Amino acid sequence: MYIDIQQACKTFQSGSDDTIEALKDITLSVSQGEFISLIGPSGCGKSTLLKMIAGIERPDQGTVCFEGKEVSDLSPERGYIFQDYALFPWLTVRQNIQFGLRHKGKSRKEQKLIAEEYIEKFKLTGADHLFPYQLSGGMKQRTAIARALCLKPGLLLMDEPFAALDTILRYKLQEELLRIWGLEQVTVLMVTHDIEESIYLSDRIIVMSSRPGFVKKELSIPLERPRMRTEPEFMRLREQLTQLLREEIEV
Ligand SMILES: Nc1ncnc2c1ncn2[C@@H]1O[C@H](COP(=O)(O)OP(=O)(O)OP(=O)(O)O)[C@@H](O)[C@H]1O
Repeated sequence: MYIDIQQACKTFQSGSDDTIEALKDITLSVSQGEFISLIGPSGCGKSTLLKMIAGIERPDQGTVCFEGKEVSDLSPERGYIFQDYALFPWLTVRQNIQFGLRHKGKSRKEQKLIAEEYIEKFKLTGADHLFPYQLSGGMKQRTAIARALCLKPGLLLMDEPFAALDTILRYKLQEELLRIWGLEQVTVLMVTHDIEESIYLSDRIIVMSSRPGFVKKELSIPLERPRMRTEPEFMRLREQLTQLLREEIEV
C-alpha cells in the first residue's frame, strides 16, 4: 500500500492543563495514483492528518507509513501545499519554483530548464519575474503547485488549495489539477470543505467525524471524467455527502 495509516491518534496540549484530542484511531489506506479528498467539519483534524502524512506532525499512537516505511520526517517525495500557499515573499515566481531544485542539488542549468518547463506548464510565462504580493490568488496557487510538482514528488498533499478563489477560477484550476494529475502520475490527497469539489475531483472521498476525528465513511466516486456537476448521480452523491456532514455539524 502506498499510504497506510493504522489507528493513528493525535492529542495536542492547549495551555498548561487542557488537551485537545484531534484525531482518534484513524485507519486509512491509499493506493498509488489515487485522487483522495478529505472532508469533514471544521476542527476535526483534517490538516493534522495531512501534516502527519507529510511528516510535519507525528502520531501519539498508531502508525503512518509511506511506501512501506514509517514516516518520521519531511521528504521531497511528499510535496505539501499549505492553506496560504506559503510562497517565499522575497523571491519571484521563478525563484520560488527554483528554490527546492537548488536544495535538491540540481545544477544551475537543470534548475533553469526545469523551472522553465513548469512556468510554461502552469501558464506563468510573463509572471515569472513577479513577487508573490503582485500575484492574483490563482497565480499564487499555480506557483505553489508548480513549486511542489517540479521536485517530482510521488505524493501531493494539498490543504484547501482553492478555498480563497472565486467560483470560475476554482473550476478552471480544478480542471488544471486533473490535467496535471493525469500527466504527472502523482497521488493526491486534498483537504477541502467543498462537497462539489470533492465529487468533481476524487476517486474516493474520506468523510471525517467531528473532533476527535475518525473516518466516518469512505465513498468511492464511480463517475467517468470529465464529470458533469448537473448529472443525476453527481447530485445524488452531493445529497448523500451533505447529509453525512450535517450529522456531524451542530449549529
Ligand atoms: N499545534 C497545535 N497545537 C494545539 N492545538 C492544535 C494544533 N494543531 C491543531 N490543533 C487543534 O487540533 C484540532 C484539529 O485541527 P486541524 O487544523 O487539524 O483541523 P481541520 O479539520 O483541518 O480544521 P479546519 O477545517 O477548520 O481547517 C483543532 O481543535 C485545533 O485547534
